[in-house]
Amino acid sequence: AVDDYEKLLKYYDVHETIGAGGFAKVKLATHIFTGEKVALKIMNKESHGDDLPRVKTEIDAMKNLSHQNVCRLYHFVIKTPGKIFMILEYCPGGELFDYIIEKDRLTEDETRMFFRQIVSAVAYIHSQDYAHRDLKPENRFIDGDQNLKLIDFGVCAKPKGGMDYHLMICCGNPAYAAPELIQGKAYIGSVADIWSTGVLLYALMCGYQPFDDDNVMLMYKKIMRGKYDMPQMIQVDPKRRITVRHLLNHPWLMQGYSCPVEWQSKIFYKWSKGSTLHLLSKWDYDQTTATYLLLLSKKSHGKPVRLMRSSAFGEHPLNIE
Ligand SMILES: Cn1cc(Br)cc1C(=O)Nc1[nH]nc2c1CN(C(=O)N[C@H](CN1CCCC1)c1ccccc1)C21CC1
Repeated sequence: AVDDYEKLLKYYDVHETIGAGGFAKVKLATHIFTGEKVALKIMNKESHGDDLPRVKTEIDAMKNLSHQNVCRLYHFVIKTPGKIFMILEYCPGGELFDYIIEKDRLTEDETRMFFRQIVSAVAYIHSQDYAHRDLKPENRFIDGDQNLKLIDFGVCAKPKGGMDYHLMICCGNPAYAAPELIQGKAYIGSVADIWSTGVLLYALMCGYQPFDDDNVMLMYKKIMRGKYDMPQMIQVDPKRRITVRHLLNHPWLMQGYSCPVEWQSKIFYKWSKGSTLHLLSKWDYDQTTATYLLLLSKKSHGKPVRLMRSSAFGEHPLNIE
């Protein structure tokens, strides 16, 4: 494990821990060649044990997803016996949850600005045949330009039979889980994602969750009761629940905006999206991929596209054509 960590340190300067979860932690790091800040997610394989498929799910999903509101994977190393390292996009704005708590509640306009980005990310991952299945405020981070980034694809599903395929595994946070999911019924991942997104909107607007109770069974009763004036998103009957397509141009989301929610990826718009995205999933997400994607990110933020040749006397930008 040490030698791979050593190898990683050749490319990244690792700084303080910015997040600690069950079997993983996230550290702030700097990509030496580009000088860009990144998030280093370190997962312990031993304690992960049966959860290894979850890591594989997360890495496979993130290799195929490239969108302005989805956290970017730059590089991953699985080879080490004990640890798995993922280099991900750094979001300096922190968790959306913390942002809401600190502001107590958001204005309707601010909620709409964030919610359009949330719907954009959900519409995009569904268009790629992925269902996230654990949508909640803790999984949204704010980047340097007030853009929301969706993270944690560890329990997402890309059903072989396509998006209409019924799933069975019950996962995610109960407070955001759709009725059909907590009833243990066969459910459609994307439809359940819409429910969670509706609960998220409620939390954004009201500053608290619609179905909260320390006693989970009471919370389930509230979820099943379905007595609230919320429109079509937290609709108990999955067949009558609004689809993400109809959300894109919903009147409330259009208020103050002239256009429906743009959900296509803007990351590689200049090239033919198909070939690039196809290419992306073929890359081996090593140091070369990380350097390329981080230079692309620098360019898209209008920063000079330079490699830092770090030498004994500090960093000297290498101008590359
Ligand atoms: C906390 N914080 C404060 C500021 Br300012 C920036 C951050 C921050 O963590 N930014 C950040 N940038 N990129 C990332 C993060 C956090 N982050 C994460 O992946 N964070 C998740 C947060 N999960 C949500 C529910 C349970 C844990 C995480 C997963 C495992 C262990 C620790 C943290 C990534 C890598 C994608």
